[in-house]
Amino acid sequence: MKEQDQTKSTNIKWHNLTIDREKLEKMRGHKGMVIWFTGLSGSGKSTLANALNEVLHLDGFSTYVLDGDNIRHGLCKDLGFSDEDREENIRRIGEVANLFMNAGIITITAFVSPFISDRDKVRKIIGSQDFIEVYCAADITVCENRDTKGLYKKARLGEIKEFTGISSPYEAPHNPEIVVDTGSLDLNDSVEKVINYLKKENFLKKA
Ligand SMILES: Nc1ncnc2c1ncn2[C@@H]1O[C@H](COP(=O)(O)OS(=O)(=O)O)[C@@H](OP(=O)(O)O)[C@H]1O
Ligand SMILES: Nc1ncnc2c1ncn2[C@@H]1O[C@H](COP(=O)(O)OP(=O)(O)O)[C@@H](O)[C@H]1O
Repeated sequence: MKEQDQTKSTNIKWHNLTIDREKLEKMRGHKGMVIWFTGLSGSGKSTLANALNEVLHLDGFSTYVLDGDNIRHGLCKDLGFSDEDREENIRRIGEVANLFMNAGIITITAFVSPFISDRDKVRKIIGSQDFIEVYCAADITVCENRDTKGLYKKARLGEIKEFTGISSPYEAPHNPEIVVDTGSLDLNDSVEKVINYLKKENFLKKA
């Protein structure tokens, strides 16, 4: 299936655009990048992504959030939660995030993205220098106690199959750029931790 897909692109030629990433970043006054949140369902990815987005937006940065539940309503509505479908989901998001970054946008993503190999593939697409992996490190007990959408309860009852952390694996990152202990830190401190990293590493330098 994969090989066939690759063969389909053989007669396609890349077009270089005159309004390129460099020009778009100059217009926006800052670098494009991808801030990739990963973690269990309920670990705080969406909440933190949204709060970070607000702070950066109010500070004049061009930002956009790609969020798991939303993307699965459209671009990835044909995909389920088997390992293969999750791999394809993350591959598509990685490509979309790359396009947003090339438009000079600070692209914030919030996907469970449970597999190290899939996240590493996205890191390759984006380029390690522009890819900031943020591990929302709330453990399963905290997430299950929160159960914000009632999904853990359903998963325990066997009503949802292949649920991350219960009946499908989650592989925590070995060496993420940022670990946020979203199980014990409050939201403001979590946002601050991410912002401090971005500032320290010069990602938020305005041109
Ligand atoms: N089986 C199973 N496992 C995990 N999550 C499930 C499942 N079924 C539905 N949901 C809901 O879908 C959201 C996860 O979608 P993602 O696209 O982020 O998943 S993945 O990255 O492809 O693994 C996830 O969103 P978050 O709770 O925000 O993480 C859930 O609300
Ligand atoms: N430090 C924190 N960062 C993010 N969310 C937090 C934090 N502390 C508590 N929460 C709460 O945890 C829940 C996380 O839900 P959500 O953001 O939907 O997680 P996810 O997107 O990973 O499924 C929210 O109810 C949020 O208010």
